[in-house]
Amino acid sequence: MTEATESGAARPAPLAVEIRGLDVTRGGAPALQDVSLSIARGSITGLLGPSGCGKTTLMRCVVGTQIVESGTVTVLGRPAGSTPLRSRVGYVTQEPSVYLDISIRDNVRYFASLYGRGNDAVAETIEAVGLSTHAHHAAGDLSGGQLSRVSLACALVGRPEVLVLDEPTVGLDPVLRAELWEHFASLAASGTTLLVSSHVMDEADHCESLLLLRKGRLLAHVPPDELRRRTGKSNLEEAFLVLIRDQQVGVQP
Ligand SMILES: Nc1ncnc2c1ncn2[C@@H]1O[C@H](COP(=O)(O)OP(=O)(O)OP(=O)(O)O)[C@@H](O)[C@H]1O
Repeated sequence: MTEATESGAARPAPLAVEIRGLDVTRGGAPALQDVSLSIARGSITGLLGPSGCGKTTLMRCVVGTQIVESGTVTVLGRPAGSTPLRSRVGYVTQEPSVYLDISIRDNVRYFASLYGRGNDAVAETIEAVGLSTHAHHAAGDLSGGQLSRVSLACALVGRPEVLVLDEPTVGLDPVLRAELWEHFASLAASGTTLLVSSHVMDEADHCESLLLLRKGRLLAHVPPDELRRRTGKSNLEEAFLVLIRDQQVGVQP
């Protein structure tokens, strides 16, 4: 969707994601309840909360693969999951989805071809996920952490405008994690919007803002420093616990 400027020219909507009054039921129980939030373009937003709190469900709503009970989910000005968004929104699930019988390079090449990207993009992306020296290895011979990175590369190579990542750094060593976060920061600086879930708080400082979920409800949408200020805790894990205790109501940053 576009909005008209004073001169009448169209310009892109400034929000990457806008969610209003979202309710989702899974397995007969509420998985998300009355969630409303907005995410600016070119930002990194962390999605945090205990196991089962609804992080993956919220990401599925943004990607458009989740049946929604009520509410609206708008991505880049269009209803989540609509056809024009397919090449503009990338999603990396917790389960790596790659072809095990072909090489890393061929996996990434395949996805690059779907998005009209060339060999330069393939090589750059494999480099970005730290797998250049393994590029010719069959995906089936890789470790779990390496496989996750191939999956990530397959999503990155399409250069989506919105990138939704479900726990992308699980099982990675600290050096690789730091490198990946640097890469995410450079993607955000070039205008990509990232929504990244984690159930560990030590990665939250890489994010400009945090969505803190608990039992399907959004407890807060705040920058890390605001969370510290609000709770009086410098450690983000402790700050989240204070927030849970106080059950403060979510406020937009
Ligand atoms: N396939 C499913 N069928 C039924 N209920 C489901 C299904 N997947 C998730 N749920 C339920 O939906 C709720 C939210 O789950 P979700 O996977 O979104 O949590 P999460 O925060 O991503 O958890 P984790 O950190 O463990 O991945 C949970 O109560 C879960 O039991």
